[in-house]
Amino acid sequence: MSDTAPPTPKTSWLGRLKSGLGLSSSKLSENLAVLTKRPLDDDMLEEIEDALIASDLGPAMAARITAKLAAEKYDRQVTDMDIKLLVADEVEAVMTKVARPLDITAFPRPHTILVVGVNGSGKTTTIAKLAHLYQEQDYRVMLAAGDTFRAAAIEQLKVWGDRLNIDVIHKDVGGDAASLAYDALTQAWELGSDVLIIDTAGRLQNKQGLMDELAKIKRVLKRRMESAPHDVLLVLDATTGQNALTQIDVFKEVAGVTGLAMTKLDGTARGGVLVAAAERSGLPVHAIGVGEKLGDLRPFDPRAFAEALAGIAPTDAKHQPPAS
Ligand SMILES: Nc1nc2c(ncn2[C@@H]2O[C@H](COP(=O)(O)OP(=O)(O)OP(=O)(O)O)[C@@H](O)[C@H]2O)c(=O)[nH]1
Repeated sequence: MSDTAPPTPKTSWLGRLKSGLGLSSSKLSENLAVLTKRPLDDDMLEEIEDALIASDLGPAMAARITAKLAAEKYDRQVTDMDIKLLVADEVEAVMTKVARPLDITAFPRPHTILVVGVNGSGKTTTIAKLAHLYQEQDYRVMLAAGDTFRAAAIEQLKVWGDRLNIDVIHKDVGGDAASLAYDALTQAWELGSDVLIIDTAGRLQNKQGLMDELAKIKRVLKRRMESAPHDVLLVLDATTGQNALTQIDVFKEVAGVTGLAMTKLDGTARGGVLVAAAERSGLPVHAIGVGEKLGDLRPFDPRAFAEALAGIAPTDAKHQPPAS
């Protein structure tokens, strides 16, 4: 991520989403293109189901789409577009249930968001993008560099804080993450911040250590403010494909995740994994990342995502995401 240029106008959001998910939609197109052009029969249904599974959409969704196709088109000619339209509708139906922007409007404030995820998943970048989004909405934002294990993680957040002109509460490497979180919440409260976003370490190698640390952070935050943390946001990297599903299971257990953000949907053909992740976990999807720039994170819009993933043209301008 490299700039702090003003956000790209909202009119181009659909275009960026489409080009971001281009790799995923071309993979689906390729998988479907090999299907024989003949009336729909059992063999072809099986091939279609395999093609959908190969697109990371998950077995449950693949089975549902094929069942619908069988009900509507058995013995009749089907085109790639018939299947893509069904994929888009089915993806939209699943994702509508889970699409929910983070609601930071409630009191008491500061609304405290604990951000968790494995190293490299895009946590720091997502924190900067969220901070920028809230700044645009005139919220006062504070950040806390809670990955106290790695100097680079602290530095990276400080760099973002400087660029965005946002206070970043930090300690030296090796400092206690829970006491940092407590200090940050105290300062955010005293300074009248609306939102506090806390970064955390993502060392999955030491699951017990990670669990203890995250539990302690949550405990001390509660001591300062009973309702905090208000959200525990898990950041997932779409390029890890099905591994993202395992990460959800682990972080649900160690951190009590309340919602998901998925990054790097622009750099992978595995965008379908967000659908499998949402369907399997039932967790709300708060945002997706389709690039490294500050404006490349938006509240999740199910129809726009479904169309971009299926590789069909947006049907209607009203499918722009809410400006919220
Ligand atoms: N293409 C693309 N790159 C992204 C996106 N989100 C983050 N990145 C990049 O992914 C890399 C890792 O992101 P970070 O934000 O540093 O990830 P992190 O989880 O904080 O990683 P650590 O600092 O190692 O803990 C960086 O080079 C980011 O610019 C995205 O949506 N799309």
